[in-house]
Amino acid sequence: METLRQWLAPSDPNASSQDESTTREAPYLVSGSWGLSLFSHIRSILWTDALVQRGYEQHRDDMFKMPFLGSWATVVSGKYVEEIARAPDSYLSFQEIANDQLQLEHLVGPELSRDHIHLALIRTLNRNLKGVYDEIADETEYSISSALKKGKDENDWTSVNVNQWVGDVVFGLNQRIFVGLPLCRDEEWAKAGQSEDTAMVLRAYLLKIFPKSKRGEVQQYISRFTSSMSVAREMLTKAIKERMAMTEEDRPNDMLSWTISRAPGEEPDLKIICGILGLLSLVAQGTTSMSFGHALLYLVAHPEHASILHEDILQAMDGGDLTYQSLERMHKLDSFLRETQRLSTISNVSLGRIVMQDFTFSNGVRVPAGEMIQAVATGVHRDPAYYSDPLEFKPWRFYELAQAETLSTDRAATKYNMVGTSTTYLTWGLGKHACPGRWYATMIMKHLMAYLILHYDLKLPDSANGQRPADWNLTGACIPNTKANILLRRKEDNTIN
Ligand code: HEM
Repeated sequence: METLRQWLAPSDPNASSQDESTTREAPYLVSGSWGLSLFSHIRSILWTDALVQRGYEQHRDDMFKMPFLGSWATVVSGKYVEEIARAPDSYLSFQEIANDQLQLEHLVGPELSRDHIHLALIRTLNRNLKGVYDEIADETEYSISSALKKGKDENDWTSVNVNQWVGDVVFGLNQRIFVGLPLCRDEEWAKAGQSEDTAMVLRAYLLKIFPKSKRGEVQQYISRFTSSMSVAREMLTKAIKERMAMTEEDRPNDMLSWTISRAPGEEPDLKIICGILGLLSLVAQGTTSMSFGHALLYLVAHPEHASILHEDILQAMDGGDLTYQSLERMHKLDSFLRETQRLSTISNVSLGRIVMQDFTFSNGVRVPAGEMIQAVATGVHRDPAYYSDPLEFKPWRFYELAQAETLSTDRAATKYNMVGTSTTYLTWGLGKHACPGRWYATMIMKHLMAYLILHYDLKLPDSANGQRPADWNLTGACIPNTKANILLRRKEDNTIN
C-alpha cells in the first residue's frame, strides 16, 4: 500500500520552489495537494486524452502541469515544442524516458539502455530500404493469407478483428526483416514473439511500482513466470548460432545479421543480441500496427475514396509492378495515410523527456530535474488554427497543400509527405530524436495499403452501419477500436502485381 501511495503521489510538487525570483512553475491543471492528487493521478491514467485536451484549450501555445503515468509532467505547445526538440540531452533526455517507460536496464540489459546500439541498426535499415522492400513484397501475400486463416468465413468473405489481423500481418512483415526466413514463418515464434511484446510492456509497468533499488530482484523473480520469453529466447539463440557459424558474406541481409556484426566484443553476447532484436520488434510492432489499423478503418468507413486511391496506385505503377520507387510516386495514398495519423494520432503527447538538470523555458517556466516534459500532439492536430475543418477526415488535405505550395514556389513541397515532421505535426516527434524508423514504417504502410487495394475487396460489416468504429483512448494512447471487425475477400483478377 505504501509503495502504491508513493507511486501515485506527486514526487514533490513543491520541489521546484523558486530560488530565482525570475522563474516560475507551469500552472497546475489539477490540484497538486495530497488526496486530491491521488484522485488526479488515477483520473489522468484513465482519461489522459481529456486532461491533455483541457490543458491545451486553457493554455494553448503555453504550458501546464498535470499528472502523467504516475509522475508530474509539464505539457507544452507552440514555440516551446521547438525548445524541447533543441534542448541538449544533458538537460532533457529522451534516453532516460525510454529507459524509464520500458525499464530497459532490467528488461533488455544495461548495455543497450546505456549505448542504444539499436539506433545504428536503424540507420543500416534505412540505408538498405530498397533491398528490404523486396523482402517485404515477397512476404506480403503469405503474411496476409496466413493471418486470414484465423478469421471467420462469412459467405464469400472472411471476417477478422482489425487489431488482431493487422497485428499478425505487420508482425510477419517485420519479422521477415528482423530475423528472416525460416524463423519469421514459424508459428511458435510468432506466438512467443507477440506475447513477449505485450509481456514486456506489462513487466515495465509492474517494475515501475517498485523502488529503483528493488527492480533488479523483482525482474529476476517475474522472469521465472514468463514462459514466452524463454521460448522466444531459445528459438532466437538457435538462429543466432546458425548465423554466427556462417561467414559474414554468406549471412542473409537482415537485422539479425546486422546485429551480430555490430554487437560489441569479439564473441557477441547472445543476451545483448536477443535484447536488441526484442526492443526493435517492440518499438516497430505496436506503433506500425496501431497506425495501420487506424488507416484501414478509415478506408473501409470511406469507400468513396478507394477508387481514387486505386487510380493513384495504378498511375504510380505505370503499367509495371508494385515497387519501392512506385510507392514514392503514390502521392494521394501518402496524403491519405498522413491524414489518418493526424486524426487518430497513436499517442496524445509527443517528445517525452526526463529533465536531467533544472530546465528553464524562454517564458521563465522552470522544470526541476527528475520531472517529465511532454508536448501536446492530438490537440494540435485537431486545432482549427492549423487545420481547416480539423475534425473532418480529408484524405487529400496534404496532397492539396503540397500541390499548392509546389505551384507557388516552383519547388516540390516535401514537408507534407508522410514522413515530414513539424511543430504542428508531431506523429513522429520532432528534432534529433524524431522517429528514425519512420521511413521504414511508411514504406510498410504504403506497400500494405497499396497491395490490399489492388488484390482485396474490403468492407465494414453491415452491423457497423457505415460508421468507423470509434477509437479507444487509454493512458495517452489512441488505439483502433479493439472490437472492430472488417471483411476481406481476395479479388478474382490477380493479373496486377
Ligand atoms: C507508425 C509507426 C511509428 C510511429 C507513429 C512512431 C513514433 C515515434 C515517436 C513519436 C517517437 C519519439 C520522437 C521524439 O520524442 O521526438 C519515436 C521514436 C523512436 N522510434 Fe518510432 N514510430 C513508429 C515506428 C517505428 C519503427 C518501425 C521503428 C523501428 C524500426 C521505430 C523506432 C524508433 C526509435 C528507435 C525511436 C527513438 C529515437 C531516439 O532514441 O532518438 N519507430 N517513434
